[in-house]
Amino acid sequence: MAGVAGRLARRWCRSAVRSPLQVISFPSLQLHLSGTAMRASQEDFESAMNQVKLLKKDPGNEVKLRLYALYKQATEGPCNMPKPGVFDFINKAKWDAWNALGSLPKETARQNYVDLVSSLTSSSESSTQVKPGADRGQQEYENLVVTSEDGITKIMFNRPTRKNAISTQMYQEIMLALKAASKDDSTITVVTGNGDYYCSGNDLANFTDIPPGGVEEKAKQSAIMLRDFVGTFIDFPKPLVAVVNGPAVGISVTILGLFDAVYASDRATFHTPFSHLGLSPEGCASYTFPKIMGPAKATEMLIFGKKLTAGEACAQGLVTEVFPDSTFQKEVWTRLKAYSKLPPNVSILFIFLLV
Ligand SMILES: CCC/C=C/C(=O)SCCNC(=O)CCNC(=O)[C@H](O)C(C)(C)COP(=O)([O-])OP(=O)([O-])OC[C@H]1O[C@@H](n2cnc3c(N)ncnc32)[C@H](O)[C@@H]1OP(=O)([O-])[O-]
Repeated sequence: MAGVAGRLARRWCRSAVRSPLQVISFPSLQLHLSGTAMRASQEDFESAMNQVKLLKKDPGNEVKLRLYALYKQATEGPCNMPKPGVFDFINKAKWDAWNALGSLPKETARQNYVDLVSSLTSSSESSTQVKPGADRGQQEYENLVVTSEDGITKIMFNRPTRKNAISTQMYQEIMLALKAASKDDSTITVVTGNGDYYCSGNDLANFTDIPPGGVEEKAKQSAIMLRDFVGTFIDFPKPLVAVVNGPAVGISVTILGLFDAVYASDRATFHTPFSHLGLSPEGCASYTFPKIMGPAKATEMLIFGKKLTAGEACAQGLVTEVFPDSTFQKEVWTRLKAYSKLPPNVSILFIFLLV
């Protein structure tokens, strides 16, 4: 992981390594320890803050953010900070967590903080009995809607409030959905997005969600996940079609080079801001894009981050056809339904004829 995101992640991680809980025990936490006297549960609150520092096991960033938010709410009341920008990953995550508490009263926040710490202490005491992570329901996805009809399996990204950004869990779900689609009765598999975006690429929170093993462990895990994710597209055995209903960013664009057809609304744009983020292009794009559009155009997109309109992407061969947004869904699905009726095993016939 390099560049801005990498540096931020490294910073976040370094502090976490020094003291696993430093990330949430921001300086303000220590400063407030001896702050204004609070009533009845102030002692419990302070004791809980001390227990947090003594926890042996890192409770993970989600819990740390919750602790941070409850601490801020308990000591300062509702979120009173200006919202950080989208690329200020760490402060944005902290702001989101605090702001999500709305007008929760200070006393309740204090109590919730104490309860949360108490649950962490008891769970760390019985930490040898970790539940096996087998509670994922079959064919149930939190971030996708998967349907199958008329010979078409549709995999729809379903995080519209995040512009369908791909979280770590969503990467896993997409792989599972593709593997299931590869074996079902459908002829064609379609990937599309719910809402106004097709997909805003890698969820920026993935960059800051550092596991206990630190940034090196994170890099290792990400590389394995990315290899498996891209491999699932490379090995997909049926015609794979992208129905790009709106703007596409990052990995959702690069991976298009591995699709068999790409239909786009005229509202769609195609943006790979890797250099801006200090990342390198993934999804085989450094191989597929020069083949699709020639090296010069690929350079403009992948290295200089030029955002293409749907028309430009079509002219450069990345997109098969562009449709007016008002008729996009109707036209594309009519066409796909017709294609799905083609004999799926036609290639076998060709092989016989050629032999
Ligand atoms: C390892 C694999 C390597 C992969 C590399 C890549 O894919 S590189 C490419 C990586 N991707 C990028 O660099 C894209 C970063 N995102 C953007 O540049 C802009 O959000 C936008 C242009 C997509 C939409 O602008 P807009 O003004 O129309 O809308 P808005 O900004 O108000 O967004 C609405 C809400 O969605 C949220 N959200 C959106 N995207 C993401 C995301 N990826 N993640 C998380 N959250 C995201 C956003 O924070 C906001 O939440 P809030 O505040 O309501 O809680």
